This record gives sequence, C-alpha cells and structure tokens, in this order.
Amino acid sequence: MSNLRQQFIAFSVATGVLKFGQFTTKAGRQSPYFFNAGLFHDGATLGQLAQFYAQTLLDSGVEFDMLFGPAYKGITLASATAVALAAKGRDTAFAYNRKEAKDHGEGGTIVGAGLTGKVVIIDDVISAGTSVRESVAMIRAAGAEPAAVLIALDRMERGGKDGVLSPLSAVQEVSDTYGIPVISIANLEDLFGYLSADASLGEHREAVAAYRQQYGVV
Ligand SMILES: O=P(O)(O)OC[C@H]1O[C@H](OP(=O)(O)OP(=O)(O)O)[C@H](O)[C@@H]1O
Ligand SMILES: O=C(O)c1cc(=O)[nH]c(=O)[nH]1
Repeated sequence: MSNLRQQFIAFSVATGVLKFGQFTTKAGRQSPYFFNAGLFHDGATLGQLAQFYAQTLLDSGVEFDMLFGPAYKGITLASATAVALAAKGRDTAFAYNRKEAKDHGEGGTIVGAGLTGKVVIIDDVISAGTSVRESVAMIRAAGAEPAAVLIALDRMERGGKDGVLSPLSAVQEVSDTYGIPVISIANLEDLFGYLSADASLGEHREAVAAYRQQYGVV
C-alpha cells in the first residue's frame, strides 16, 4: 500500500467520511463500512481531498486535457481537483452537467469549459456504473474522448444479485465496457490494511473480511 493510499484511508476515517458499522448500500447489501463523500464539507477538508485526487491523477500517468464532474457530488470534486492541479502547476479546464436542462439564459446541461480532447471523469464511488455511463455519453456527444475515471474509493465488490453475482466488479465492468482505466485514490485492499494495522479495530476487520469473502472480487 503506497503512502498516499494509507494517508487517504486515515484522512477519510478522521473526517467521518469512512465509517464502520452496519450500512445498506445502493444495491441493498448490508455493508460493514460506508464511504460518505458528502461529509467532505468544509473548505480545508475539500482542499485536502482535492490534493489526493490531483496527486493520484498525476501519479497515474494518464494523459488528459480536462476534467468532468457528474452532478451533483462530482461538481465540487472536479472543481476542487482543478484548483489543486493548478496549484501543482498543471492548470486544467473543467466542466460538469446539470441534472435538469436549463431552458433560459445560456441553456443546456453542460456548464464550464467546452468538452474537448481527453476528458477525465471525476466522481466519489461507482456503484452500478450509471453515472459513468451518462458521463461517457455526454462527453462523446460533444465530440470529446473519455480518457479515464477517477474515483475516491474502489469497493472492489462484485456486481449482480446474491446467487447470481457477476465475476467482475462495477469498476472492472466500467473499465472493460469503455476501454478506459478506472483510477482510485484507495480501495478495499487499502481499507483492509488500515484495519489490520490497529488491533483495536479487530472487530471491524473481521466484519470486512466476511463481507469481502461474500462479495469481493477475486
Ligand atoms: O455508479 P452509480 O450507480 O451511478 O452510483 C454512483 C453514483 O451515485 C452517487 O451519486 P448520485 O447519482 O446519488 O447523485 P448525487 O451526486 O447527486 O448524490 C455517487 O456520487 C455517484 O455519482
Ligand atoms: O454502494 C453504495 O451505495 C455506496 C457505498 C459507499 O461506500 N459509498 C457510497 O456513497 N455509496
């Protein structure tokens, strides 16, 4: 586990974004942990989060021209990451969509820079891949090219329903379907490493291990 990945898990726990306990996911699974990116909700924390996104993107070596953040959470993520990239000497344009088209003024659904060149989609998590599918469609419709997806946490769990689980995770399916990399700041492996490093978290470690056994990709 790289230092940045470890730091990100610790940061997410410290800010209350990553919690351990009992949670229901979008797919209806009972998860022993949950990552609520909506709780990165003050200026200092958002600034730190953006540093993680920006550094992970630069470290990935992916070639990109601009960022796209799907509404709503992706809007702040793409904007803040553009600020962090500029501070690192890589000024980068960004755009995002409206969930409902505006029928007055400038109109339309895309706000910000015109979609052009190689576009990185920035979001918090991928569950079923709906947000990425819609983003890819908007980027292609504008004549631009999706270059990668950048997310905060890859849960590394198989899609589908109990009894008929897909062999692939939603992240792997997105990557295969669109032929682009999905880069995550951290993943379930890193989260598990964090739990394993602290004996007082043994109970959560066991719960996460059992969940991973049931739903994790191999
Ligand atoms: O892979 P998916 O099944 O699309 O799930 C992931 C998406 O769901 C959440 O956003 P949501 O659509 O709830 O919108 P929000 O950003 O307005 O909360 C999340 O922020 C991702 O964008
Ligand atoms: O699968 C989900 O619904 C989900 C899991 C998670 O950890 N965080 C999140 O925002 N959604």
